[in-house]
Amino acid sequence: MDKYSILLPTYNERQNLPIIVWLLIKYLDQSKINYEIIIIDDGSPDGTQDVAKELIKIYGDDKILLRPREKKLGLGTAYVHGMSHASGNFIIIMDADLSHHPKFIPKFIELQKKHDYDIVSGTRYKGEGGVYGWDFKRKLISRGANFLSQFLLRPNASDLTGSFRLYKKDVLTKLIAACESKGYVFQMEMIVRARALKFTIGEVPITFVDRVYGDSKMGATEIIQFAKNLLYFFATI
Ligand SMILES: Nc1nc2c(ncn2[C@@H]2O[C@H](COP(=O)(O)OP(=O)(O)O[C@H]3O[C@H](CO)[C@@H](O)[C@H](O)[C@@H]3O)[C@@H](O)[C@H]2O)c(=O)[nH]1
Ligand SMILES: [Mg+2]
Repeated sequence: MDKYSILLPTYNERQNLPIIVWLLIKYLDQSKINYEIIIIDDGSPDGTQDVAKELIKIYGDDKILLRPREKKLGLGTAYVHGMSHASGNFIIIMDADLSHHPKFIPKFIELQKKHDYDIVSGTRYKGEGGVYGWDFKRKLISRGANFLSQFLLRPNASDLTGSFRLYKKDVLTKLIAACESKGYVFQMEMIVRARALKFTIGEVPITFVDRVYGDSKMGATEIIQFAKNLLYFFATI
């Protein structure tokens, strides 16, 4: 039977964690999906790990696993760390701040099964997909980053910087081995490497809703890193 390991990277998400976990359980149980939720917390000072421990007490350690690290080491490496503890043959990656709604997961799974895709990527930039709650500046950064990457790299996916995705585990293992970046730019590199390695990608339009609680961890450093990597991939892949 297929098993889906859901990786939830967290940094200061104490308010969002109980809600996202509750929603995941609700939608996945409803669809009779076999899953585990892996929380990868990077030593959040707000007590996210204490909340995770409470959730494990409530829902059980067969459903929720906490695989923490001592300090903030970046989003890309958090996925790698989480995956090393995953027992599923499929991996689902999503944000923990309620920007990614678990209701889309059954659609990802259905599409993957129908075409045996290696990857299913949520997209904000196709069909019914969209972004809600971002200010103009943030929309411009995301659109700009996507437009530039589409233009330079010609990937076979419409949302290069999004991070709501499903992977076959062996595919993700190969992609991780091929990827070099550590921060947010990891999302883009995965899709670029996927094309080079000839993995197939399906897309599900998603609505991305900006967080209500807490702050985004994306800063100028991440944006500069993205631009540098974009040019690097353009020149080398
Ligand atoms: N463990 C860990 N988790 C992290 C780290 N940095 C961020 N996270 C977690 O990663 C998720 C996304 O972080 P946000 O700070 O909420 O990102 P965002 O600004 O909303 O960015 C979103 O859009 C980007 C552009 O489309 C995406 O690249 C990004 O993945 C995310 O979907 C959240 O669950 C957050 O707690 C880190 O260093 N370590
Ligand atoms: Mg967010």
